[in-house]
Amino acid sequence: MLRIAVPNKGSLSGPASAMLHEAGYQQRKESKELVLVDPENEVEFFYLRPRDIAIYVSSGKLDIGITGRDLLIDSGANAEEILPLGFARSTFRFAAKPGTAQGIDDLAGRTVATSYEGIVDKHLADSGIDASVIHLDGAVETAIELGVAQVIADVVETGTSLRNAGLEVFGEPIMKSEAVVIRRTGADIDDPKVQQFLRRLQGVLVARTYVMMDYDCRAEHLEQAVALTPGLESPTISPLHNEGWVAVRSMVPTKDAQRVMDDLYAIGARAILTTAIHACRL
Ligand SMILES: Nc1ncnc2c1ncn2[C@@H]1O[C@H](COP(=O)(O)OP(=O)(O)OP(=O)(O)O)[C@@H](O)[C@H]1O
Ligand SMILES: O=P(O)(O)OC[C@H]1O[C@H](OP(=O)(O)OP(=O)(O)O)[C@H](O)[C@@H]1O
Ligand SMILES: [Mg+2]
Repeated sequence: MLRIAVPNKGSLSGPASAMLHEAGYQQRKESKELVLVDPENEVEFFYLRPRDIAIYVSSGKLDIGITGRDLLIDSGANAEEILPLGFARSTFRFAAKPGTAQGIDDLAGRTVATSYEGIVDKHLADSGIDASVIHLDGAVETAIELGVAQVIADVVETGTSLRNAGLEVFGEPIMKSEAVVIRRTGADIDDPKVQQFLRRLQGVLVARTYVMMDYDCRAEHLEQAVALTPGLESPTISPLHNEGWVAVRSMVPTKDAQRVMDDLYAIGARAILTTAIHACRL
């Protein structure tokens, strides 16, 4: 059985379980369940704190985990990213009261509050800055108001939490993060069970990113049309009963679909349809 760590709480938990469910795996029915065996797919899911997942995977007791890139790096664990998953996207930034800091050099001699000491310590060391770092478990935005630190380093998505606390970001982003699949560094990625798991998740990613587009066009416009819808490998072209017309089928990035439909219409294509892809193996 493949043993997989899944976040049990927080921003990563819901989307991770939703993706696994979309990939055909059973998922727990209630948030108190800590382990779930999916015998049909020969997988065992362990619902763990997001912060602990890299540690478990690096120990080799679990084969694979889903966590945040920032949490992986912060942990310093002997684990590595093998597939980015496109959700729980965030940046990791310094923030302070407006006008109190412009760049990393302003941190010298100051105190930085964070839940991600590993990332901050390394970033300060790499930048040659001597600052104190204080660890807080969460809600670090409040640390400045309460005088525990002059600067915070935290996850920023919409920026709402910072605005609400009267803070603003400064300096370059320390890192960009998203949910990722991890394994122990150097672990066997050729294991067929691991490969099958990754293919399933890749299938979900593709299904989320592309739509299937079908349309009819005159044979003389085919090259122009195909240039607009090159697909992943090559579009499927079928003859129509009407002489001089062909039907085209191709995958198109969802974000481009409306523009591509307009452009196809403009060159004379008709009966342009898009349909959702529910699953795929490329
Ligand atoms: N508002 C957000 N939007 C997107 N991703 C986020 C957001 N907050 C956190 N994340 C991402 O989720 C992961 C951390 O999740 P979360 O903050 O829920 O866990 P935690 O802080 O370790 O746990 P907890 O806060 O429950 O103690 C990180 O990868 C982080 O980048
Ligand atoms: O830019 P925003 O969209 O406001 O998102 C960022 C906030 O989300 C996370 O907090 P979380 O909800 O995990 O609480 P925590 O601080 O207790 O970890 C993070 O620590 C920020 O506070
Ligand atoms: Mg949090």
